[in-house]
Amino acid sequence: MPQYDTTGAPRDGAWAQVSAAAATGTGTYPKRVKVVEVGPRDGLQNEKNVVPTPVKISLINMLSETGLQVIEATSFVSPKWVPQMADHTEVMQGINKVPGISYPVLTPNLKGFQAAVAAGAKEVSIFGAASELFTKKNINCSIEESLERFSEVMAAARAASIPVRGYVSCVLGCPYEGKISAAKVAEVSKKMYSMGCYEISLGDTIGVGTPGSMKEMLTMVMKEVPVGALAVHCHDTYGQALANILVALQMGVSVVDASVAGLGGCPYAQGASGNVATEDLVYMLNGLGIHTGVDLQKLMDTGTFICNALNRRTNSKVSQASCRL
Ligand SMILES: CC(C)(COP(=O)([O-])OP(=O)([O-])OC[C@H]1O[C@@H](n2cnc3c(N)ncnc32)[C@H](O)[C@@H]1OP(=O)([O-])[O-])[C@@H](O)C(=O)NCCC(=O)NCCSC(=O)C[C@@](C)(O)CC(=O)[O-]
Repeated sequence: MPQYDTTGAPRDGAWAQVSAAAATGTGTYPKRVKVVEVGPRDGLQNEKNVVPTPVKISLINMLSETGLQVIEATSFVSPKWVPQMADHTEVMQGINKVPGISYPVLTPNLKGFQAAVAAGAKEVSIFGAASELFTKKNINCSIEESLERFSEVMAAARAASIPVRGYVSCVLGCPYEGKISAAKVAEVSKKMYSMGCYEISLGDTIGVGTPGSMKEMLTMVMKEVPVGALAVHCHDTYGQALANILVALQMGVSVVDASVAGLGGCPYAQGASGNVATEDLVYMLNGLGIHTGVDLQKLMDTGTFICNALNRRTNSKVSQASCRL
């Protein structure tokens, strides 16, 4: 008989053991993990065909029923750069904003911030990188210039009492520069945290990291930013995302980004596949006895909805397996 059921929860004795370790807070893993769903933004931004706005709105509304606390909704970037996100205002105004759920949006500069606030955003994210070349390709400036732009956004956000999350991309490798030093990641992370970002999400943009490089990078970053303010954002290009996330959890990280059905990629990192599938992440966390508050079945149903709408097979192994069982 298999030891695990289809929710990922260990049975009987195994459950008691794992949850006791997690519940005391003295075990290897955090007691709770906040899952940040990035599917509607990161998952869809790279789609070739324009996804109809009502589909995006339905996706977010379904995600809002799963127990997720944070759903990244869209981005207020230039429509010339990312046409797929051009309907940001309609999306923000069309979704049911459920009390207690945060719907952050990406804002690369003051123009984006102002448009986001006008559309009703109550939380934003700025996005930088630890690679000069990626920064140039993605937001058309140097790292130093990006930090100047971000400080304008931070000042406006502070005045409007809007919390700001910060992304640092290419933390384990860059599509243009190759290996990125952990010291550089720590330096950029520290600057964005010092600016006032409440959380720094460390992005393995092209999914090249391994548990070894994740550990090395986090060790360095944790010298500059408290672990309680760190999140990991792992693309699964090389199939390493869950292993890398496990290492991050063991090091005390308790916020993990994920994309329903494993959708996504970055338009300025060719070949990068989607984020870790939220279904697979929740299954693993269930198995560890770590609380997320997310209903796996509702999540899988949402994955089925968006995959049908995109005429695509899910990248979630858990969803694939549960269809076969
Ligand atoms: C940052 C810019 C705008 C600079 O782009 P630029 O061309 O240098 O900007 P500019 O200031 O020279 O302005 C050029 C035009 O864009 C307009 N513009 C200027 N700003 C905005 C704005 N906010 N919204 C709408 N329009 C804007 C501006 O008004 C002007 O319009 P025009 O006069 O030509 O008609 C551009 O490079 C851009 O939009 N980049 C976004 C790229 C992007 O979204 N990439 C994907 C997200 S990052 C990611 O995926 C990584 C992450 C976060 O997921 C984590 C990970 O995986 O590592």
